[in-house]
Amino acid sequence: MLAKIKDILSGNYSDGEEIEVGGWVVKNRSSGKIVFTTIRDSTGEIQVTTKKGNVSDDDLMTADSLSLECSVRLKAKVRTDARAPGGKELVSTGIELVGCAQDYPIFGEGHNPEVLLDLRHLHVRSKELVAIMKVKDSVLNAAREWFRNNSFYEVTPPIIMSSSCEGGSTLFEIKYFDEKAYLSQSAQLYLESLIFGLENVYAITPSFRAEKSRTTRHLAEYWHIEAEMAWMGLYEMLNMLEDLVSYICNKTAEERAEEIRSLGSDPEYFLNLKPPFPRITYDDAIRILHEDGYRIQWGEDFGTHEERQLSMHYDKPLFITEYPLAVKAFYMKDAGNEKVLNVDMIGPKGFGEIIGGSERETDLGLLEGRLRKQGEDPSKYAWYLDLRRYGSVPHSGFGMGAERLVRWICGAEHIRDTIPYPRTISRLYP
Ligand SMILES: NC(=O)C[C@H]([NH3+])C(=O)NS(=O)(=O)OC[C@H]1O[C@@H](n2cnc3c(N)ncnc32)[C@H](O)[C@@H]1O
Ligand SMILES: [Mg+2]
Repeated sequence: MLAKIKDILSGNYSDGEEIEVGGWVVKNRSSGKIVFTTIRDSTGEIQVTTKKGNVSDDDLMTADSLSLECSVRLKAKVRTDARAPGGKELVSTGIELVGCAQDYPIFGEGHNPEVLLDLRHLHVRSKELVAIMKVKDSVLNAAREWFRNNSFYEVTPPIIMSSSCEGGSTLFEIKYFDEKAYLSQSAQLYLESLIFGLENVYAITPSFRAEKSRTTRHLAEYWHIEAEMAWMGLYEMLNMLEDLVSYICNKTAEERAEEIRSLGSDPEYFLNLKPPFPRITYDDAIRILHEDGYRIQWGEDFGTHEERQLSMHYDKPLFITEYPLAVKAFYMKDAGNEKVLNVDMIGPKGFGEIIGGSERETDLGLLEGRLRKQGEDPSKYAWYLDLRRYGSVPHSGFGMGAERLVRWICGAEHIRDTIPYPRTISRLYP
């Protein structure tokens, strides 16, 4: 059984104890009779010293020949040494080159981002992307934990759709046998159908948006944490969202403080994030933007700049509610005064929209009218409209972009670094 580097650094092995470790070479420096190698595994890095006399001449030659990203398996004795990174080093007693890595193409700093994206299949093993993926692992686990602790059922809605949920402009069309179909923009409409049996449901699925915009927060394929709750109104959902987001942030910061700090973000902030979050209406937001010198007209949706400006007024995620009906999706409940009962949750410091949600329109006539007004054919939504015909109940739901949340927690510049293989308008390979 291979010892993990984190366990060695944590003192789980006593000095002089011989262990076996597998890992990859981070750096190698040789002076002929002694070789200093830093290796990593998925849990950390440690220095290995290979000395003439401690190992066979062949093994000393092997150690001397190691280069970046060679995979090795070694026997070694643990040694406490305050000068070694992490306070421990391994004194090698035998070393095997498992996989060479001749001329590994990613070395040093300052690589062109597009080159790193072309080499994404190798770059995913980098310290930065590994740290972000560990944070994402904790985010997804914490989300599932919260849902399970709060009596939600995880469900598996379809990804192949016969109609849009978020408008036709961002649909990916696919050939489905002899028919036209689309990749899911959101599982919402199917989650709504599932609340009549399970009441509270959630799904974590890939959503697809044919976004033509090149921004730091849009992907063409992203992971979508969505939930739907029977009997719940919008403002009760805000209370629930505060609890969910705080839980995810607290648990992730607890588990991944080291990774979050290594990325330049502040784990303490996320460890201490607690409700309540600030809440303003769309009308309040327009007023704030006008006071800040923005000339946005009532009725316009908020873009990146407006969201950034609004978020600068708060140090917690900001709920903005009751947007104009005309700029929002057909399924959002009419609030009167040309507004809908929706919410966007905006991350602080310009991280933008992280959650979109609403109470759902349950009036059949209104819903059909909204579909028509948005150029949709209600007959393609006949199944969805049946949900309003048979035992309808007030209900609300939301969608949270997992990558948007991870980008905020990690302080990542570009959303593409929060997913192993980003898909955007200009990136399909590898
Ligand atoms: N169940 C629901 O009520 C969800 C609803 N049907 C929906 O899809 N809303 S949303 O379009 O605002 O998208 C929801 C979230 O999905 C994220 N999102 C939305 N679009 C993207 C893109 N292109 N890339 C990355 N993340 C994206 C972002 O965090 C949004 O707040
Ligand atoms: Mg949205």
